[in-house]
Amino acid sequence: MTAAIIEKDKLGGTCLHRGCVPTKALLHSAEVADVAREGATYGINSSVESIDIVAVNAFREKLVAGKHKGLQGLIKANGITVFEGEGRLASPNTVQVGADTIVGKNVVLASGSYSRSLPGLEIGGRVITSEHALELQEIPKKVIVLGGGVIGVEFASVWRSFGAEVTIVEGLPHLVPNEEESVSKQLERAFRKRGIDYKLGVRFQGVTQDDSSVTVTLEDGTTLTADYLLVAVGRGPATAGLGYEEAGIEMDRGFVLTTERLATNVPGVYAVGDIVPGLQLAHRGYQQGIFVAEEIAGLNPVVVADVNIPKVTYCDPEIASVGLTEAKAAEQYGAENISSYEYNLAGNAKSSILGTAGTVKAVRLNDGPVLGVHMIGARVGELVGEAQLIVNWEAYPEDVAPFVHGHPTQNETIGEAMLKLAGKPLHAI
Ligand SMILES: NC(=O)c1ccc[n+]([C@@H]2O[C@H](COP(=O)([O-])OP(=O)(O)OC[C@H]3O[C@@H](n4cnc5c(N)ncnc54)[C@H](O)[C@@H]3O)[C@@H](O)[C@H]2O)c1
Repeated sequence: MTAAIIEKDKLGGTCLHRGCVPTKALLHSAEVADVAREGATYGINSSVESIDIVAVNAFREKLVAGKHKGLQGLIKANGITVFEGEGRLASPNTVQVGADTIVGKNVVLASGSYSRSLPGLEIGGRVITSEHALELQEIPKKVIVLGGGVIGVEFASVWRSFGAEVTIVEGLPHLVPNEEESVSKQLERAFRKRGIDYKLGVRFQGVTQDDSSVTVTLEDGTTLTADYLLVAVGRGPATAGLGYEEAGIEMDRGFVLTTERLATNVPGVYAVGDIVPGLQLAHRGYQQGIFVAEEIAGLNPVVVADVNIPKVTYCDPEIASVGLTEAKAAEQYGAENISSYEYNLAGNAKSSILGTAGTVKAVRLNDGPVLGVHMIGARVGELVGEAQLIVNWEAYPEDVAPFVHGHPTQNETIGEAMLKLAGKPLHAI
């Protein structure tokens, strides 16, 4: 097929330029600071003299620039035409970009998302979003993070590693409230230990700011003062003013409604990524892109449900999960029909070497497949690959239990959970 991309900013979008990639670079700088600080534990005489935020930013920018160059090269080498400018859907099969009118047999809407705020909470000055937070030329001494979701805990983690005093305000009773409850509780304990403060179950009421500080009032009457307020209360679909409604596309609060096969109600028009209700994750967007390309090519691809898409939150300690939480599994199948096992990383040699606490919890349907895996601890994001194969292949613990895991690796913890759920506990009672 012949393909064209219309892009008003830079190829790679939020993930490459303002999201996943630069924030993970920042988190890696934070990890290096922590490793230097904890050197003595491993017999290394090291300490953190200072954090050079200019150099931290330079590392991140260079990394992003390299990936951007690679991506541009791939697009070119694969014969994809790029139109620079803001596209507008002029009719179901026509996109207008400045003076260019591009006609396609199919159009795929992939306009992404933006950091949203709350009514009455204006972004500007010392009230910032994740995009501004990435670009800060200083390390705040004190910062308030509004929202204890993914972005909130990742930035809280970075700033704490860089020496800031951090307070997270989360309206729901737990940090990362969409994760397994035991994972949220462990994160709260770990953050408390790291000196990250948080206020749970309390909502934001108002904010004032001057040249040097910002003061936040919460609904319980608490006031907090800091150098910056990071607003991390979710992302909204970037669909306004792009002609979607005018072209007759069915929308709901700015999101584009699609079938399970990502088709909109307008024939030939598909939507992928953050503008489609559900998980707002880059890798979900990639998978949806592949799906739609195959669908248009008539290859009848298999739908991947959101629940089977892995999630990784790169705070310290890291969180990774795929599939149903125990509560969701009980709701869906009845509590009496499911079993779970939580293996403590304290029993794993590699976890002890890495100096991490945490758990790997697996949930199964009795006499049935593994429904979910939920992990917290250093580098558990690297374990979610195996977990997602188990869940997506609907493997039974009995199928996985005989497979051998390299030793000593943290992967063994997944093996331990499978052995236990298969009724053959190894390093467990
Ligand atoms: N590592 C990753 O995969 C990654 C990293 C960054 C962002 N993202 C994605 O980007 C999207 C946006 O991230 P996010 O962290 O902004 O959203 P989120 O939905 O993960 O978290 C927002 C949090 O703000 C809380 N909140 C909302 N209104 C509030 C109020 N008035 N007072 C107090 N708390 C309030 C919510 O309860 C929620 O916990 C998410 O879908 C996330 O998955 C993913």
